[in-house]
Amino acid sequence: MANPTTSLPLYERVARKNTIARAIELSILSLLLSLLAYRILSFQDHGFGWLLAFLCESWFAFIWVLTVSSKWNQVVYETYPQRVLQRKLELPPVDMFVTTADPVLEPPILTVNTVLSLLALDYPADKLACYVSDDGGSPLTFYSLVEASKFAKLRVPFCKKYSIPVRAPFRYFSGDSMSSQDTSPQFQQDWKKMKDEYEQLSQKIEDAAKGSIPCELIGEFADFMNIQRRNHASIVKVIWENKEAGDANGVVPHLVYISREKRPKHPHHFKAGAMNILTRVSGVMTNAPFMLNVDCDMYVNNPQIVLHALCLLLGVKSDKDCAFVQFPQHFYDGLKDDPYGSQWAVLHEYLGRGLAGIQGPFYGGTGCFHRRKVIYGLSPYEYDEEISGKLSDQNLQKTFGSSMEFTKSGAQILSGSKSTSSSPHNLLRSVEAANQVATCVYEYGTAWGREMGWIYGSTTEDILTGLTIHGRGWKSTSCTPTLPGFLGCAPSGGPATMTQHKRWATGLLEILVTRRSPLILTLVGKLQFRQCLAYLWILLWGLRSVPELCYATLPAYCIISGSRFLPKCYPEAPRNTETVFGVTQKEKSPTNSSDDDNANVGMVGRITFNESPIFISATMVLLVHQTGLVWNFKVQTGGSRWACLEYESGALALLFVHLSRWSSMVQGFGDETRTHEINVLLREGVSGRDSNPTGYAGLTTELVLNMGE
Ligand SMILES: O=c1ccn([C@@H]2O[C@H](COP(=O)(O)OP(=O)(O)O[C@H]3O[C@H](CO)[C@@H](O)[C@H](O)[C@H]3O)[C@@H](O)[C@H]2O)c(=O)[nH]1
Ligand SMILES: [Mn+2]
Repeated sequence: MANPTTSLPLYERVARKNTIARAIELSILSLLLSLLAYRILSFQDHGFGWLLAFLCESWFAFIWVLTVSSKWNQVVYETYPQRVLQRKLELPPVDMFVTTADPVLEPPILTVNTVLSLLALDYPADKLACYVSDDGGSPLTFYSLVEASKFAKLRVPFCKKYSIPVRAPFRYFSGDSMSSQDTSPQFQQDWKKMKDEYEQLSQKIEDAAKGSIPCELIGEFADFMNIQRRNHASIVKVIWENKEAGDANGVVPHLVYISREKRPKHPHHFKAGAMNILTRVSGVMTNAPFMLNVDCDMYVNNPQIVLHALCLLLGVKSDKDCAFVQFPQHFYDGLKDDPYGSQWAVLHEYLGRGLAGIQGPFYGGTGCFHRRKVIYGLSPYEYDEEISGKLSDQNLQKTFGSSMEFTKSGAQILSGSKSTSSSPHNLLRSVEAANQVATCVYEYGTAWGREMGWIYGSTTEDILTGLTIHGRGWKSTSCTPTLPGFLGCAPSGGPATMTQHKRWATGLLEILVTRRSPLILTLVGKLQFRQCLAYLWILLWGLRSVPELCYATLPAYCIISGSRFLPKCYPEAPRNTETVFGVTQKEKSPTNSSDDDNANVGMVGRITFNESPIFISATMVLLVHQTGLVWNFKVQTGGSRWACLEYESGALALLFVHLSRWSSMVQGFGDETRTHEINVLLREGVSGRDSNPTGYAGLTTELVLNMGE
């Protein structure tokens, strides 16, 4: 009789009820459409402002259609990791990749923590191998990893023995980790030792960064002598090779360092290039059928992630339903209220689940498990004969490149056969082959970056690679365990956010105009129509700024030109209060006492910015608005609109504050290294009806700006 626990499903696909959300979304859509219809019907009475408003609103309606379609079917996957273990199947090996590019912008201690969290996963250590790609070619990064591997031999057994919940030491020791766990004297002693050891490790890395350690570029470091970051031969170092089979507590997975060859005349394709080298080097060394990749700043937060991912990768009826498993990107230490929107909370909550209900989530570049055969360009509809056609030596060399070791490992993956060489592997023996596949000429004349691996041609290689996979007809799944799988670090200032957004905006646009545009892949490939709409939603993200900027300038334009772009909803000058929205008297009027004042002042947020031209457009809109307000003020003070005056004089004061601040800022224009800060305080007060003859504005809002450097 079958064991009932082994026949339980590894995951469940749960559709979420969203009837109310759908009703609201459709009502918004119908309001947008009726606004457009109204504009068309009343065109002849209006001028340019009306036309511009119509164009912008048509765009907004189009984007809304994309949004509604993308969110329509909400799905989540529940995964049951314990059932994978109950099935007692032979667990598959997993290769884990970490990319780092710059030892200054990405301090090695971060990379070290990410690597340590990977080495200590709840998964048989002899099935794991960790590969770090260093595009900085930095001896400091290499040194840090060598030291980290020594520390890992203490850390990994400690984590497994006590089932430590947080496996990245910097997070573990920053919290109240001792008291929340075991209270036994043995644990406390081990904990203290571990903390000491971690502090020593951090200290060593810090000293090395200052150049004060004996890191003389001899022995293992000799390869780093006289190298230039953008001009050096490939360096592949097996930092730690695990020779033990099984998952005894002391076993630590392999750790390999790779700095690919870089030459000034050869394009290196940024992260996509690095990922392809990681794929090949791991191919000649351990050749696992599944690959996990993370950015250097994304540590593992849930030690069971591999089991969670396997629930989907092994649990689906057919491989084509799950080309990759994407964990959503969550971040640690985010700013309060997320002023730059870099936590993507809404995106995960709605769009992520919606995508899961179509062809699957986008590939997000980090926190993702791929099937190696999908990365090798296989399509889900290929028959065995077609695959065996691909396996001829000639074809393999044309696509995989000239390394014999690598084409052999590639053929193994394509044909789905198990590795013939019994583990443990001999990594050192593969170093030569690894160096060969890490050169910059290796890819010439092959399918890398086009049909295979991470796809070149966009700085958002993640979306492009995922799109190519979906375009072949594969589906993907998202994995959202209650304890988030990974936590990363999001930019915490305006300038860094802008750099990131600029890269995304251009990268996404690049995809739209290539031959891999979603429209083309829907017509000639196997991209589903609604998945195509979802891709358009994200690829058009940067372009949205144009209509949004236009729309934001419209009110000021209309004031200055004496026209209007919104239907009138109140009489020209209020003659009686009947048709006016009467604001209800608030409970309590502010008094002059300072206590009460404080009660009404709330910190709205802190915004940081610098003199980069990227901030000009928004600043311009602000200034145009204020000019418009002053204009209006001038025109209207002739009349008797006292209620408006109250508001406008506030705005005028604001304008002066701004002008003086901006002008002092502009003096240092071009100096992008200075970061300024605005503290926006919102002070709300209530103006009594007596002083407000029109009943026009019951609420005065005042912005207090504080700027400093
Ligand atoms: O030439 C390069 C450039 C970058 N990287 C690595 O790529 C990763 C992402 O770079 P980062 O500067 O942190 O970019 P983010 O905007 O934070 O990354 C998001 O956006 C990228 C696409 O633009 C995706 O690749 C990432 O996975 C996704 O987290 C980091 O590990 C880098 O070390 C390289 O390895 N080589
Ligand atoms: Mn990042």
